[in-house]
Amino acid sequence: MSSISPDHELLATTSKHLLAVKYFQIAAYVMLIYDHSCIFSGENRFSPMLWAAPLITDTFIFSLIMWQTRAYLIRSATHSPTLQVFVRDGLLYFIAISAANLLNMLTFISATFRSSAMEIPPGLVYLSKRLPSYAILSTFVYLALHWARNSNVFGFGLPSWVEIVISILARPVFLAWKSVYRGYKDSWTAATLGAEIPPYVGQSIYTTLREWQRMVEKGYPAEVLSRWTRKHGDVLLVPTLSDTVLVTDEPSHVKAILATQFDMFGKSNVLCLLSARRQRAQAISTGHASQDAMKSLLGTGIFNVNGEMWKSITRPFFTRERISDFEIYERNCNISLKAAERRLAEGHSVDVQDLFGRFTLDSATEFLFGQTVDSLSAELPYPPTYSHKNTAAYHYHPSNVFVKAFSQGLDYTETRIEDMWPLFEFGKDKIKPLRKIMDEFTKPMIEKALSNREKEKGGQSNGKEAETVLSSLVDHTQDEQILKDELINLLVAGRDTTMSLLAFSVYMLAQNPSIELRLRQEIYDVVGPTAAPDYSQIRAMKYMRAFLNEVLRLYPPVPIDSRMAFEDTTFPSTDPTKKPVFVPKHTNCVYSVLNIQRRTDLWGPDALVFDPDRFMDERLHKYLTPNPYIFCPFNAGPRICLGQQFAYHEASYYLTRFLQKFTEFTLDDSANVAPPAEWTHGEGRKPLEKIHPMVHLTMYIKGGLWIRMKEVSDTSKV
Ligand code: HEM
Repeated sequence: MSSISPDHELLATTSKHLLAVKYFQIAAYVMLIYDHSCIFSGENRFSPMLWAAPLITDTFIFSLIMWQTRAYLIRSATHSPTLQVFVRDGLLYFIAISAANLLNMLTFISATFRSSAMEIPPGLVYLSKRLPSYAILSTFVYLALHWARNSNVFGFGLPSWVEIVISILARPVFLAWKSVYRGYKDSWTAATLGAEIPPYVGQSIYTTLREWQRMVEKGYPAEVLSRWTRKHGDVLLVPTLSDTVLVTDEPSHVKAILATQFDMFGKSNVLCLLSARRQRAQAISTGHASQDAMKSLLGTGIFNVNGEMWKSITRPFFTRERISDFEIYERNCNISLKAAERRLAEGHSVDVQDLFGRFTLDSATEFLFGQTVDSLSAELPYPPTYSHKNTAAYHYHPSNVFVKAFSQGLDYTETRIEDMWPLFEFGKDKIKPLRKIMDEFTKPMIEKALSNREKEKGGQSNGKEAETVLSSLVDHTQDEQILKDELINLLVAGRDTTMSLLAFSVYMLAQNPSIELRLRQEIYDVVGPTAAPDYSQIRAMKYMRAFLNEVLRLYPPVPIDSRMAFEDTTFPSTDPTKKPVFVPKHTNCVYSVLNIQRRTDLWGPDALVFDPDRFMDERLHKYLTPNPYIFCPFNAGPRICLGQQFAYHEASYYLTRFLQKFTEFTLDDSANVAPPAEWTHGEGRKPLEKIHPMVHLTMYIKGGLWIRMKEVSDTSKV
């Protein structure tokens, strides 16, 4: 009979203790799940993975401990293992249990934050989502290696430290294998579809990220994309930290994305080009933008998600009758032109980009929400050298505070690298406070709309046609968060885009006085020198439309866009001797209308020259008519810009009134931000620029567009 060794006794006791600890822990889990299920109920959209993952992980570890303890007990009875081995392995268990409990703790802290309406630190959410997938795999691998050692499967045992290193590396190795496997799978699928995989950009991910970052900070809009396509052809693949992005400069691909294969593509994040995780595609496609880098700013508004719901609510407000009501423009035009007049009388130049932003903001809020935010009542800014003259009334006007917060939010969004941004903003999402400021701005509008609904309909939809987009929205939902998100998105759509169009229009006028004269001549001929234009007159001004199109061609307000492929698909090849281009499922496809609209092979050798006549003479029939997708400033297909006609009317109306009032536009070089010196030797339109065009969600002029101009004194002459 073999006597029980001290080791054996110790192991048996420890095993009992471990079991007791585990029962206690299981009980704690039951409470935790109950607790969380309360928190998750109601409005809460918390991921169940957050609590399920540590539970699963711990179950693994629990099994490991049980199994391992049993193995020790058996071995101790036969081979009497040393206490040293037990202590060493016990230490490993301790580490594993600590990791599991860390997850547990993260979960608990997250839930506590959630239940107390405090902001959950984004880094915590990120870790609680990512760590389980690391921990589960590592635990599994460790368990398998340990079992192999104890069962002597390979005839030799790996040292413990090797087992640990292999377990830690399990996830990165798995990801690398997955990427290789995906490459093979894509090649195979491409072959079965009779297609070929586009070339790769052929540079390190670090270089790609650095190039993109440099462009965002001080480069020319979309230049990185054109550099890549010039080097590798119209379509190429660009690996990023988390996935591979497809970049195309080919109109037939844009046509496929936006129209012919519309159902196969969905919204993706245009700004965060380099955060195109495949997994996120599903989340975005179902309308939940998840922990998307753009979500902090735009939420789940119409720009950020898929789904027809918001479109069906918004579309009825863009009928011909509604967008032909020019009363709103006339009122806001008068106020803005007077403000410019006063500032010019003081002897200063005017930042017309800012002025147009106020005009478009007030017009859009009146049109869309039935309430003006009166941003034109705030003072205009003084040029940078006279900024001390800007009063508190200027700095603290709610509309200025809103615009400043929004611009800063867009700047921050651009600096977010991949979907790892929560790690760099661990404790605090730096966009959230800005979004709060923006929400303060939209809050009174929402409250008013909700109270009107209560008053008029007693909280019920009375079947009467809603008068504004906002009243229609509150008929559909009273969820304040959704309403806030939609309002912010619509303000971006309504303000920034048309502001950009007007600002670049005046930038072009300042450099092309003959075009200014021709435009004014048309205005005088069709509308007269002082009258306000009506709908038919605006439609009759053909040169005005050609002028706006030419501005939209060279300076499209939305210069880069993207869509995510929901299925494996193909793009047609531009070379008939070549196979179609393979687009793997969940690939983010990025295209730049700015680059396409400046291509000399598509628009002729003078493509870089500003010349509105190209939309009126034989060049129109030669280039655009047979290939309409070479000009897509408003996108195309079922998700074409809803405000396209609204924007044409608004810009035509404003320019008519502006040119009736002012002339002799010159750039105030002392106030404008000059383009970088190296642009004089650059490519494309870089050497022609007198200002610095930049892009966040939309294109804008860095530092504003400071213009000197004179009032038209003799209206009998053009
Ligand atoms: C020059 C002015 C404008 C330009 C260049 C422009 C451009 C665009 C583009 C490119 C998109 C597609 C974005 C995407 O899906 O990725 C879009 C969408 C949209 N735009 Fe515009 N836009 C302009 C003015 C306006 C105005 C003034 C309004 C409203 C008053 C407006 C309302 C919308 C809406 C609601 C959508 C979303 C449509 C949808 O996703 O189904 N836009 N716009």
